[in-house]
Amino acid sequence: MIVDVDVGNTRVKWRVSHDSGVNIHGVHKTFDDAAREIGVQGVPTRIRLSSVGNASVTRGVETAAAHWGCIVQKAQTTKNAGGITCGYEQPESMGVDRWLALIAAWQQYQGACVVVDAGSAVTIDVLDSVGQHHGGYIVPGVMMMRNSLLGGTAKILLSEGFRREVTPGVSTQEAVDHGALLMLRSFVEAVHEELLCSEANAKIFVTGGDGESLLPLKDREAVYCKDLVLDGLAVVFP
Ligand SMILES: Nc1ncnc2c1ncn2[C@@H]1O[C@H](COP(=O)(O)OP(=O)(O)OP(=O)(O)O)[C@@H](O)[C@H]1O
Ligand SMILES: CC(C)(CO)[C@@H](O)C(=O)NCCC(=O)O
Ligand SMILES: [K+]
Repeated sequence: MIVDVDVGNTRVKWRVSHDSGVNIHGVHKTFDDAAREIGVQGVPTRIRLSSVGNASVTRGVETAAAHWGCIVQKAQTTKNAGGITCGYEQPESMGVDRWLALIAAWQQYQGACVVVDAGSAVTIDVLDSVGQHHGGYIVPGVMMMRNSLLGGTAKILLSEGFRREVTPGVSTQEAVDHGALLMLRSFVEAVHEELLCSEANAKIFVTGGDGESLLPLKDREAVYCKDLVLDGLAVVFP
């Protein structure tokens, strides 16, 4: 049994792959909660880890691994992997979740693409048709935009939950929620439009907790993949 773990800034996502081929998925607030649930599945032989969270989470993963007697394979962003080349001047400073999502997209489609990860932050990375990464963008995610408006104004009051619409808002709630979504959708469309100038077949891959909310996009298709980061782990640590 192999455990894949994606530690983000809000949540821990994991997948257990049993030798039988059965996969179990989970999402938890902390790795300790995840570990309890994973333990129910059995004892892992190895853990493949992507973490952009703080170091204490990685220590938690190592402690659990020691308890299970298994190894931890911690992914890192490098200059080259899985057929692609990182565009960062210092590859190790690019979030490994972005890198793994790119690797997984490239494994599916060896062609030009933009890869969107809509989590606490939203990232968009650009790959050309030979697998060269041209860099990317980091912007606040839906929740972060919402929370910054709540924190920085007196008269914006919001309740939980948001609707996936982009029409002009006729209440404060709608104005904020629809605005965040429209900004993100337009942003993805703009990055894709730019890539289309040089790469006519450029595709769009979308992943992350808010990924489905970004769809549909105007005048273009996008492929939603539930777990690009976890899929990338399986490519770099076969
Ligand atoms: N049950 C949930 N709990 C928290 N967030 C959720 C939930 N369901 C959907 N979301 C959405 O998922 C987003 C977080 O996405 P995700 O879990 O991919 O983030 P993350 O991996 O922690 O973020 P990052 O990788 O950017 O640090 C939130 O903005 C929220 O809108
Ligand atoms: C941008 C996030 C927060 C997205 O999860 C993560 O990839 C990260 O912490 N990256 C480090 C900074 C960078 O990628 O340039
Ligand atoms: K993420």
